[in-house]
Amino acid sequence: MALKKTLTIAGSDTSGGAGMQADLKTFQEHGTYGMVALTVVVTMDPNGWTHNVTPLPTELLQKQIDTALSTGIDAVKTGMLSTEEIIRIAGEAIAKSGTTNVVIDPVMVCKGDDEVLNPGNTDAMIQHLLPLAAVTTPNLFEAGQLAGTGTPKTIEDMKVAARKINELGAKAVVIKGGKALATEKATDLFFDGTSFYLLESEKVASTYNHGAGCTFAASITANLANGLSVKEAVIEAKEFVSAAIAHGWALNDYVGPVMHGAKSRFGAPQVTVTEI
Ligand SMILES: Nc1ncnc2c1ncn2[C@@H]1O[C@H](COP(=O)(O)OP(=O)(O)O)[C@@H](O)[C@H]1O
Ligand SMILES: Cc1ncc(COP(=O)(O)O)c(C=O)c1O
Ligand SMILES: [Mg+2]
Repeated sequence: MALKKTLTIAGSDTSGGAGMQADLKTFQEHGTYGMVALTVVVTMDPNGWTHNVTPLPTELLQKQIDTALSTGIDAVKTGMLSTEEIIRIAGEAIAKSGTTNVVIDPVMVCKGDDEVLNPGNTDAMIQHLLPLAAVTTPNLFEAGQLAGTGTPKTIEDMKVAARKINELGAKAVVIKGGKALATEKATDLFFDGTSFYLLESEKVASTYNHGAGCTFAASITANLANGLSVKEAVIEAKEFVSAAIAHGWALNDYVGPVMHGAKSRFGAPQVTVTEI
């Protein structure tokens, strides 16, 4: 039986909760066949868990992309890209892939680490990636950087940022309010270019949400490959990640990854969708 083929162009989170590890686990849970073009390797200092990002040679990235694209892919996602050159190469790969099922997760920081990877990356993402996106999934900080508005603090701010990001070329935008937004629920704003929707689930009081953003974007990617509409793909992804966060766990003293397989094992929390 042939499976839908999903490719992630992303970094390796050696601790296994985020990055391409999250993407592959999530692709598998959605019944798609996952492939990886690896951009960087993230390692952690065992004493204190400070992140260290090591890019791979770009010729090696290009060879991986050529390998994956030669199979014909049904959807592609980007994650941590880390340099302007890698962002450009990812953009060229997506344009060449022939698929319009493109999810851009504009990763700029790792949770728990406040270093923005490289400020020039924002402009490179705007130039090379947003115009190709069927959906982009910034968190509040990333949305503020892309839109040039500063970090949104209210739903109204999020609407302004989402419209700007749509004008930059992304057909649909999900801004993840997550835990950071001062709302009772975990609230994301979805803009399809015409209408705005709030996606809400119970806010989980745990800090074990490492990899939530990657898992959310990878779910959307697999759902698009499986033929769902963008709106259906985003709603299922919200259910999938809500379950994963509800069952997050402590890997060690420093990090709590989400449980990528939670939805199929335990079911998903209720997600409400409201047009606003
Ligand atoms: N504590 C939480 N409880 C429930 N949902 C959450 C929580 N934290 C994040 N989410 C949800 O997880 C998804 C990923 O968001 P977030 O963790 O903010 O992204 P990122 O990891 O990119 O910063 C979003 O749908 C967000 O609303
Ligand atoms: C390789 C890699 N990609 C992406 C991320 C972003 O993870 P999140 O899903 O928590 O936003 C991280 C964070 O550690 C990472 O190491
Ligand atoms: Mg993220």
